[in-house]
Amino acid sequence: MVQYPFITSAPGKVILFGEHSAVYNKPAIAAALSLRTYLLVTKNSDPNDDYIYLEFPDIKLSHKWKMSEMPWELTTHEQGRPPEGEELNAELVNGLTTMLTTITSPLHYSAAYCFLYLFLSLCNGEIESGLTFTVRSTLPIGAGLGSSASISVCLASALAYIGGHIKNATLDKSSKIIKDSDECLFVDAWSYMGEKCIHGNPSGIDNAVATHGGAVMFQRMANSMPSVRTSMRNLPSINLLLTNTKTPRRTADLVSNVARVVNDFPKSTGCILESMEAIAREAYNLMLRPFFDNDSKVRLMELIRINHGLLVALGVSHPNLERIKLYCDELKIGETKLTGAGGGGCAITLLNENITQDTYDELNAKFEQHGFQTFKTTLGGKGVGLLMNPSKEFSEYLSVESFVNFKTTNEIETSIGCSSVESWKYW
Ligand SMILES: Nc1ncnc2c1ncn2[C@@H]1O[C@H](COP(=O)(O)OP(=O)(O)OP(=O)(O)O)[C@@H](O)[C@H]1O
Ligand SMILES: C[C@@](O)(CCO)CC(=O)[O-]
Ligand SMILES: [Mg+2]
Repeated sequence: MVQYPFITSAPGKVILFGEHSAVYNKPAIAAALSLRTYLLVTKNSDPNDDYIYLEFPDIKLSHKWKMSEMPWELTTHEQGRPPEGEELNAELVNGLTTMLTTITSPLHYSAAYCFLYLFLSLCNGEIESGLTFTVRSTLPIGAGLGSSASISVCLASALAYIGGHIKNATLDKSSKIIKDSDECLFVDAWSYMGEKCIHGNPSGIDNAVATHGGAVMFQRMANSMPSVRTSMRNLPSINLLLTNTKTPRRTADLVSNVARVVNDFPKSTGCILESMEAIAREAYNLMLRPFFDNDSKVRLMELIRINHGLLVALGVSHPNLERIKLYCDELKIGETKLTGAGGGGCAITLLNENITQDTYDELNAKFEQHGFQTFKTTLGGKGVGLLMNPSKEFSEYLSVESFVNFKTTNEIETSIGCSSVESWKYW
């Protein structure tokens, strides 16, 4: 019996090498961020309430559907893990269109579609109605830091839990071990389906990192073979500056633009994708060297520069991303590349040693002129987690109202006690 309320949480990610080429079955390297998404699931006390509710205030979406009007007949409800590479269930996709007709903004549509697809796939008509799903995130949305994957993982884990497909999470932070649990593999596979709803043709790297946490080398395989995910432990402590252009874009659009270029220029772009593969492999070897010395760092910086150039060639940069790169180059701050799908969103800069405070101030002044925002975050955080029965101190904040009304991202985390290690459990 599921006890309400509960919260699931999953991290964003930063791709260090291999975005876009990952979609073409090339290896890529990514790490979980300390910025996270939180999904609160509450149940209202009215037993006759026939609705389920979505409250996604970060994107200003508030919606409800009647449970009794959902196309339950389109799902089998003996759903295990979907086989690798499986496409979305075409009948369900079609059946959901009528439930989404009143949602016209693409931002809202993809989030609601992801929710409904996972809800109907993982729960059945017998589950309690009157549930509200409220999402808040400390991640910038549509900025290349995996916000879509983190909501997909939050939804897949919560719905798999409600649907009885995964059991209660039990491991605490220190005992979360290296081996993948069945629960995590289940959540990884279904959040991939959620990512498909949001952006069509994901490689699976973002949801893999959001589920398992840490840092990985990831490669999707051809012909529906399972993707390969190698955990990278003992990452060298590299000093990254993360800058958000705040230029909005959708991963779905960028991935489909690259698909067009790859289709129109197969030979020329084939070489670009192969170079990206070589870069990811060389970076992997450098980062896992037992002694990551200055020479290794210099080589890694060059790989960052080359990788960015190749992404520019695929057409996924943006004048604002180039501005960040230009300022960092002029001030000799370090090497910069876009991260995630590009077209706006964020850039990462691997910083040189010994940069003076004056130089940082100068850089920040330039960034401010354009409204760019820099982030301090750590790499390699925890994957998907569950918070139930929080201590009294925090439980008063587990209501839809307080979740919706949190003003700052800091307020979200301090109010629900997410830094209180004992409260969170991991699968
Ligand atoms: N906090 C949130 N609340 C509701 N929906 C969200 C939230 N965060 C992300 N989304 C959904 O994810 C979509 C953004 O996903 P998109 O893949 O375009 O960007 P991203 O995941 O932030 O960047 P990238 O894929 O490059 O890492 C939004 O349009 C919305 O549908
Ligand atoms: C652009 C892309 O490579 C990364 C988006 O974070 C798409 C994907 O791998 O799913
Ligand atoms: Mg995304």
